[in-house]
Amino acid sequence: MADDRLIVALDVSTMDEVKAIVTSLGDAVSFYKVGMELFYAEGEKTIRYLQEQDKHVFLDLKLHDIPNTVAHGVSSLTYVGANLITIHGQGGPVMMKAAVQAARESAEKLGVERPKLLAITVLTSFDEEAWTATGGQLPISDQVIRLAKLAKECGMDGVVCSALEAKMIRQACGKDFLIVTPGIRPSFATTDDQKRIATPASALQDGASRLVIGRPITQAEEPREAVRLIIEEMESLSK
Ligand SMILES: O=c1ccn([C@@H]2O[C@H](COP(=O)(O)O)[C@@H](O)[C@H]2O)c(=O)[nH]1
Repeated sequence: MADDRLIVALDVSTMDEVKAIVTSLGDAVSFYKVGMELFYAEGEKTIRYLQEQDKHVFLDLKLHDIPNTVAHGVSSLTYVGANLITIHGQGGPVMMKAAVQAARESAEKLGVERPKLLAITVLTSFDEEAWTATGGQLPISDQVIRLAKLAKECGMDGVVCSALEAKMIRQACGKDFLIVTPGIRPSFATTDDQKRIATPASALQDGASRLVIGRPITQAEEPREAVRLIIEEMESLSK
């Protein structure tokens, strides 16, 4: 029933809300994203709860600091047991390599599976105008591909980017590189702060490995029906 290429973003702040969403989506969803709103409010117990429900966990805290601090942060998060963790690619090669080494060493020490590390490239809420306003010198797509190649060289498992950049990253970084794409907007969704958006079908067609979708599901009148429509669109491609 579930398609584990779909990750539902739990952008809520209480365990009660988490339980209501996870219960209502039931076996239709097997992968959830915990971000800063939920993790800062409820901490580790969110991950434990999802694991008890046999769900995979994408812990999207977007670490961005000096290499030593990020490496220690990654070690602590390895203990928490998420399947995917994000750090900012803008943190640079020394920071990304330190994160990869920290994840490997802590997982070995704990005897657990190493979490996969994803580099955030350029947030999907950026368009060219906002990007230039922050001092971005290259067009967004050039910056994204540059960070994706750098992330790969540093031993990162993949990137988070817009689906609009998925095709060129798949070509440049190969079939095993994880491409996780938020900013997915099915045809029934309304517009919001996401700028570089794509539909579920086009994201997969262009090579995305997993799609992160929050509000179009969690704020839908009927979240389970929204998931059904999204999975139908995703799976129509393989038929
Ligand atoms: O570039 C990025 C990186 C992360 N996100 C996260 O994905 C979800 C998207 O939720 P929607 O409600 O579907 O917009 C959200 O948790 C973001 O923190 C992103 O959107 N873009």
